[in-house]
This record gives sequence, structure tokens and C-alpha cells, in this order.
Amino acid sequence: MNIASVIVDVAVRQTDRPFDYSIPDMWREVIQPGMRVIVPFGPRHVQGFVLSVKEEPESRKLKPIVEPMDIVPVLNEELLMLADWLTKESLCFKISALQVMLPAAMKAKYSKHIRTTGEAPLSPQMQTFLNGREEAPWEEASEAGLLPDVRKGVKDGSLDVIYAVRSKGRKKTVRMVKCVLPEAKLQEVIQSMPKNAIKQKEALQTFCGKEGEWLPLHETGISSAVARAIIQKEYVTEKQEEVYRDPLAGRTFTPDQPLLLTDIQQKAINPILEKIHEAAAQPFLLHGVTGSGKTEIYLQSISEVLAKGKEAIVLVPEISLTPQMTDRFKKRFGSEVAVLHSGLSTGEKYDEWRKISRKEVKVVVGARSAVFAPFENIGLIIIDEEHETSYKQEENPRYHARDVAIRRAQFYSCPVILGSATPSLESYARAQKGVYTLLTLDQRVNDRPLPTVDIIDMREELREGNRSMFSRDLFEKIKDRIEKGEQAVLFLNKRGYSSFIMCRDCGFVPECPNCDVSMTYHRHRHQLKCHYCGHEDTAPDKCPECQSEHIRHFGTGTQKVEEELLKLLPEARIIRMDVDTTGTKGAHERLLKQFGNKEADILLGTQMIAKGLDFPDITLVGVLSADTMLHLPDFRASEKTFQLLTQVSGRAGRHQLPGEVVIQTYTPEHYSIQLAADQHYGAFYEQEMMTRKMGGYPPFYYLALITVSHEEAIVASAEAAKIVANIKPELSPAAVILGPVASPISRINNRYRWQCLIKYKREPKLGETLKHVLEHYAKQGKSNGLMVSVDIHPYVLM
Ligand SMILES: Nc1ncnc2c1ncn2[C@@H]1O[C@H](COP(=O)(O)OP(=O)(O)OP(=O)(O)O)[C@@H](O)[C@H]1O
Ligand SMILES: [Zn+2]
Ligand SMILES: [Zn+2]
Repeated sequence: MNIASVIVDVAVRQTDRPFDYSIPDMWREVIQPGMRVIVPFGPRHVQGFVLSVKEEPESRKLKPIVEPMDIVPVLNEELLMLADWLTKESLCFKISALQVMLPAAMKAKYSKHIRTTGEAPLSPQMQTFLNGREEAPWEEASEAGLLPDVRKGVKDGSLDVIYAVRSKGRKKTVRMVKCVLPEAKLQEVIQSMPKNAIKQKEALQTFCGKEGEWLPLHETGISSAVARAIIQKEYVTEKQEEVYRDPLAGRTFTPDQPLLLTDIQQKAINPILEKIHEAAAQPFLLHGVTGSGKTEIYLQSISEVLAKGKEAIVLVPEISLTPQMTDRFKKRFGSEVAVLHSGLSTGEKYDEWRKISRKEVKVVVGARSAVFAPFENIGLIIIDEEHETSYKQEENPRYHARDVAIRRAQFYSCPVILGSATPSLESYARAQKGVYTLLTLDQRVNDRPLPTVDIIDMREELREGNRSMFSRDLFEKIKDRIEKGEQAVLFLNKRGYSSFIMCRDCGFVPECPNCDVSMTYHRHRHQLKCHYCGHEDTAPDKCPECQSEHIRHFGTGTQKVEEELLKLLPEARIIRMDVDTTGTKGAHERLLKQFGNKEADILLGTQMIAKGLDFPDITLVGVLSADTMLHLPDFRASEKTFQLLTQVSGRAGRHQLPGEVVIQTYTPEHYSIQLAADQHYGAFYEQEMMTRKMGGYPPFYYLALITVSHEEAIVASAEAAKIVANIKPELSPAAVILGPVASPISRINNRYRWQCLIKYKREPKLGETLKHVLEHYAKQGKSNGLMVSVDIHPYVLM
């Protein structure tokens, strides 16, 4: 093959297609599709991905590939096809689709150098600057104010500008040493060494009885100076050995055995096992209440897959990718497991990825991007907590891991398990239609009861003179748990604070008259605004419902909760988990371990404690503020509230001791709170589907969000209007276009943002139309400062 089609690492629309390069003779056997290569592009060298290779009679004049960056392909054929699909589905650049599949360490790092050519004399300035060096970094010349001289040098032929491309990640190596002397000879040498060579003698002693064995130098205790000496004397030889950075170093896992499944679990797993044996691509929705033993079903399904010599991918939301969760997989499958999450360093991620790529592991447990694990014989993909919105990537390529998983599973003819106690409406609706097979676990393991839930009306508390953030009921229960030596989890819903206003006396929250979403409060203008349709109002100083003056937007943080709790209960031992206390590496794990060891009575935290925790002595869960998310300007607000309340409640009473839950709220009558307390998913589903149907939202309609931004608000709004005018004729009359309106976050980095939301059912021309829009603006892009983005199936409408 003498020609390669390459996608170059230049993300603009004009380059969003393969370019042909000739393959130099010496690499004709080497270069294959899926490899990264360095190619010339304009004056520079850039990274590129080979999509295909072909043989052509040498008539075209093509630039040659500079060199390959890999010796084996890093993307297999399936992943290359997947990138194609991803580009079409999410309207992204091909290069972004290719790069998202690889660890960050494999992204190209570019550097620029100046180098002497020796073909013409250097200017005196350059001579002084280079001071005998052949090469210097471009930045250094730039800082020295020498760029004009560099330019002259390039012109007169004395200098070259060199563009270098490297991978960011480095393989880690350790220095290994081995004694080359036979045992007897070694003893002889030690004996004959001069008395003062104590260190060298000691060093050689280490090799006694280790003939022919390679030892890691750092484990021998030999200093590098001494090592150098005995290597020089040719007693010892050395080599560099590649090692993996082990993110779990120092942790041990006691292997565990599969549990005997309960009848309910058995009934749920059977259809999965059947599809594994048939090798059939079938998505399952595993709807199991909290503590119903979903994880055990995952584990046993994976065992079956491994027994067939295939591989499995398990996706877990970042936030619940806790040590507790990963341990369960490590215990069952030991060194067959690789773990990928954002807590790993770039190097550690790279190493885990290479283990997968080299087929040294069979199971990957990881966050969203692990869906691209480079396995080639996938037998099962599992998405735990499938309703989590973090499975959608909010930057290009804007993909949803669920869609990618189902796509890959089709290719490999294998089942997908989507698991959740609170499935997304979209998935449950698909299961109702039979697109996914529904499996239900409606009871906790061994008939442990679900916790009892009390809803506390915080308006009532206020009326009766309790101004604290703890209701009397919750406070009494916390005290009781501390006395009994049991544990409590206090959950503060941080998301959504400070964006809406609420009456503290009656719970009234101003809503948009047209949209059924709460209005967003703008403090600087004291205004309320709907971010779906643009409706505006001044913020009331008195509650329109009850005339109370206690209507304001309020907020509180975990730290404040901790302080107040300590004032009331000085003896309470509290572990606080939020972004502040978990910022450092391993902090998350350490805090949970302390809690598990019962070094604290109360675990106080935000979203990050809502999921995955399984501690036997948690008998109380308190939700301090159930409403905060309810009033976000988001049609999924009720769904998110229901899911979160159900999840947190599920942390209580999972083992022998029964659990209790207290939910504090200002809107106790809201159906998502009522039904979460009843733990009645079915009823919530019915009610919420009705709301979505009336509002014309998913799963009844699909959405596409167009966002336009510019430094001047008027330009952004005018362009948004133009876009709407342009696409309208391309869509059927059934499609609805909302807006343009200012985005909820109306300015980011001094750019004003406007958006329009398209609701549609079937619009075959939509993808093409939106792509044209993107292309149109990409062409003008830089000159007029407009930025346009398109999010198909958006989850963040801000
Ligand atoms: N068949 C079984 N026999 C005995 N114990 C089991 C069985 N299956 C699961 N368990 C135990 O029950 C508890 C709950 O199970 P698991 O954590 O798998 O539930 P889950 O549905 O994944 O929970 P959640 O979604 O709430 O995190 C765990 O402590 C688990 O070890
Ligand atoms: Zn009121
Ligand atoms: Zn509105």
C-alpha cells in the first residue's frame, strides 16, 4: 500500500475529511488503518489518524507521511466505524470522534523549535542567542524578542523552524539489575574486594543466591552511584523494564464467591444469560429497587461472559465510582479488571488503557469514556445507574454512553444491561414498547424492607417557631441514632440553589405562565425570567399567594449545616463530604473508610453521597432540602428530584437493621416528593409521562438545542433569529421551534448566549440542515466572532 487517507488534528470544518498522503517505502508494510501518524499540514507537522490505505499507480504528487506514532493500530476497525457513526449522530468533527476514544495521554503535544541549517552564516544576534546550540525552543527566541531575526534567518537559509509532534503520555520504566557472574565467581569477587569498598561489597551480597535473576534496582537498596560502579566493572548488567502505574497499589482484595441468587434475582438473570449464550444483541432494562441485588446480577452475568472467553465493560457514573463499588469487581475478578476514572493521573489512565488494548484484562469498570474500551470480543456491556445524566458528554463530541453502548453491542452481537432503581423516562418508555426487555427486582434481597419515609413540611416547622434547618423530627432521630451507636446520612441537595425564589411561609415558587417551569431569579436586576420562552416579571417582595414577606431566594452549604448541627449536638462526630473536603487524591476513599469503621456518627454531604453506599449501620437518612432541584428551569427537574430522593433513601436499612428516612421540604404535596416517599416508580412514571406529553418533551419529542454566542448580545440574538428563519422551511410543520431566547446562563466569558430549542418527532432532514448551519458559521467563524453549537438530545438546557 502506498497511500494513506488521514484525518488530521486540525479541528475546522475545511479539514473535516481525510487527506491522502504517500507512504514512504520503509513504512509500506507497517502503516495500517487505526494508527496515529505524523503528517505535514501547511508549514506544520500534525498528528493524524490513518482511516484507510490503498495502492495507486504513482502518478499523484502527494506529501509523504513523516513517521508513524504507533507500531500497532490504536483503533480497531470497529472503533473506526464507530467514529464515523459518532460524527454523523453528534455532528462533531471526525478528529474529535477519533480522539475521544483514546486516553488523554495519546493526544498530540506540539512543540516548535528553531534549528541551524549550517547552510548560511548566522546573524550575530542569533549566534549569541544560540551560543553553540544547534536548536532552541521557539518560545525562548520569542521571549528574547528575536522573532524578527528568526524570520530573517529562515529567509536567508541559516535557520529552519521545526515542528515536533509527540504523544503526551510516557511509558513508565524501572531500572532492573542482574548479576552476570556465576554464584561461585560472585563469592570470589566479594572476597577479593578491597576492605574499603564496603558499599560495593554489600551491593554484591544482594545478588547472592539470585543467579540470573532480574531485580528492580529500587528494591535492592543499592544507590545509583554504587550501581554504576559495579556495572562498570561488569559484575552486573542493567536494563529498563516497562511497568504499569498501579492506581490500586497497596490495596489488597480478598477474593469472594458468587452469592446464591434469590428467586427474584434468578428470574431476572435468566433472560440475560440466555442472550449471552445465543450471542444476541439485546438491551435489557434492569429495574431494581435500591438494595435489590443488581450488582450481584452484573457480577454473575460477567462471569458467564468470561467463561465464554469474551470481555465485559461496566459503566458507573463518576460520582458513584467509589472504592466500595470497584472493590466488588476486583474481589470477584481480581487482576482481570481495569479501572478507569477521573481520579487517575493521565499516566495511570494510559496504563490502564494499554492493559485493555493488549488484552491483559477482561473487564473494564469505568466512567463514561470507558464505553470506548478497545476490546475486540465484547460479550456484555453494563450501564449502572443508567438514568444518570453524566453519561452524556457535554462537550464535543456530545455523545450519550447509552447510545454508544447499544451501537457497539450490535456490532458484537451481545446484550446490554441498563440498570437503575429509577430508570430514565426515556429508557422505561422504550422498555414499555419492547425495544428493551424489562427485568424487575421489586424487593430488597432477603425481604429486607424498604425504609419507611416521613415527609416533613418545613413551612409548618417555621410556623411553629422552628427556624433551624433541622425539623424537630429529624433532630430527635439524629440524637436517637447517636445514642444507639447507629449511623446517619444527611443529604444536602446543592444543585439548583440560589437560582429561584421561594416563599418560606407557603412554599410558593413563581413559575412561568406559559411553560410550567420555575422562573430564574436575576439578583442584579431583581427580575424573574423564564428561560424557555423569555417571559419576564419583576421579582415580588411579597408572596402573591399568602402575602408573606418571607419570599426570597435562599441557599445554604454543607459547612453551615455542620456548624449548626455541632451547636445543637456538640458530641456528634461528623464527616463532611463535599467538593471542599474531597479535593485531594484519595480523600473520598479515606472519608468513606472512616465512616465505615464507625469513626463518625453522621455522614453529611452533597450529591456524591447519594449513590452506591452500602454500610450496615446506616439506619437514618435525612434529606435537608428536597425541593432545590425541583425548581430548576429544566423539564427534567421533577424526574431528577424523584431519582435523587429515591437513591438517597435507598442508603438506609440495607442490612439487618431497618431504616428510616426523613425528607424535609417546602412543597410536600409535589408528586415527585410524594411518590419518592412511597418509592412508587410506576406511579411516578405515569404522572411524569403525562406532564411530558402535554409539554411536548422527551420521550414524546426529541430535542435539539442550538446555541449562538457573540461578544455583543444584539449580534447573537440577530444571528439566532436568522438561523431559525433558515431552518424553519426545512422542517415539517410538526416540528416546534422555541425561541430564540437568551440562554439561562446568558453570558459566559463575556460572550452573550442565545438559544433555540427544536422539538421534533421525525425530521429526516434535520441532521443535514444543522450540519449546514454549523458549516456556514465555521467558514466565517474567526472573522465575525460568532460561535454556534448544536446539541442533539441535550441534557443541559442552559
Ligand atoms: N443473593 C444474595 N444473597 C445475599 N445477599 C445478597 C444477594 N444479592 C445481593 N446481596 C447483598 O445485598 C446488598 C444489596 O445488594 P446490591 O448492592 O447488589 O444492590 P443494588 O440493587 O445494586 O443496590 P443499589 O442500587 O441500591 O446500590 C449487598 O450488601 C449485597 O451483598
Ligand atoms: Zn407565600
Ligand atoms: Zn416560559
